Amino acid sequence: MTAALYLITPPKIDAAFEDALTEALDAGLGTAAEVACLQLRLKDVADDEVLRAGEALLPICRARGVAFLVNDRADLAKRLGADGVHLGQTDGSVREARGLLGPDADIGVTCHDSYDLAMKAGEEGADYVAFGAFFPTATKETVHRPDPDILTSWSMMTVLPCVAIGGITPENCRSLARAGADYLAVSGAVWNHAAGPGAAVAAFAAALREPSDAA
Ligand SMILES: Cc1ncc(COP(=O)(O)OP(=O)(O)O)c(N)n1
Ligand SMILES: Cc1nc(C(=O)O)sc1CCOP(=O)(O)O
Ligand SMILES: [Mg+2]
Repeated sequence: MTAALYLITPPKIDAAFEDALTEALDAGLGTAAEVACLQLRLKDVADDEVLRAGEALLPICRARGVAFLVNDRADLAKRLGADGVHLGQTDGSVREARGLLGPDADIGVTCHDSYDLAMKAGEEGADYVAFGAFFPTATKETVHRPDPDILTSWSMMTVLPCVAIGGITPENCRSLARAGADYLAVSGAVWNHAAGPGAAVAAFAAALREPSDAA
């Protein structure tokens, strides 16, 4: 059972977020909750705001070997020199994004609770598929509620990595990692944690640690 964290930025970002991000990424280093990726997800804001945030956050990720992806917009990912883009079902095609970002870009696709959408994304050349929302979340209105079994059947049938998303916390993450999630995409449980983002990532690490990892 191994699953890395895929952090998603909070809906609003201010200057203090740079320290919060640094704290979260550093807390994961060398633990069972290594942060593999950050997705810049700012909805309903001007492009300039996304670009400014990206310019501030990308170097923090780069310095730690953490992939930096932009939500929704392959064109902004390109302008930022990001590592990739996450596309929803109405955010454009993998083919277009690939054409813009090149063969090495990480392109992920939202597949809700649908194995068929995931197969289609894989055939189109996605680098990962995302299933969710597994649990209730205050971050976004969701309508799909997959069963964790979809992670198991997906990982048994394909080698394409799968991401689990939606209301994931240190308390509920183990079931998804056990079911086969390669990445756990998390926003609220890290940025809204009462003891701060570093403590949140440490709590994920404790939850994901195998009993045999204990010294
Ligand atoms: C890793 C990951 N999975 C799913 C989503 C949701 O994408 P989408 O359906 O396009 O919804 P918005 O996030 O754009 O509101 C995601 N962003 N990241
Ligand atoms: C952005 C997003 N997409 C989802 C989906 O189901 O496609 S759930 C979600 C919110 C993720 O944030 P949190 O960890 O706070 O629940
Ligand atoms: Mg989207």
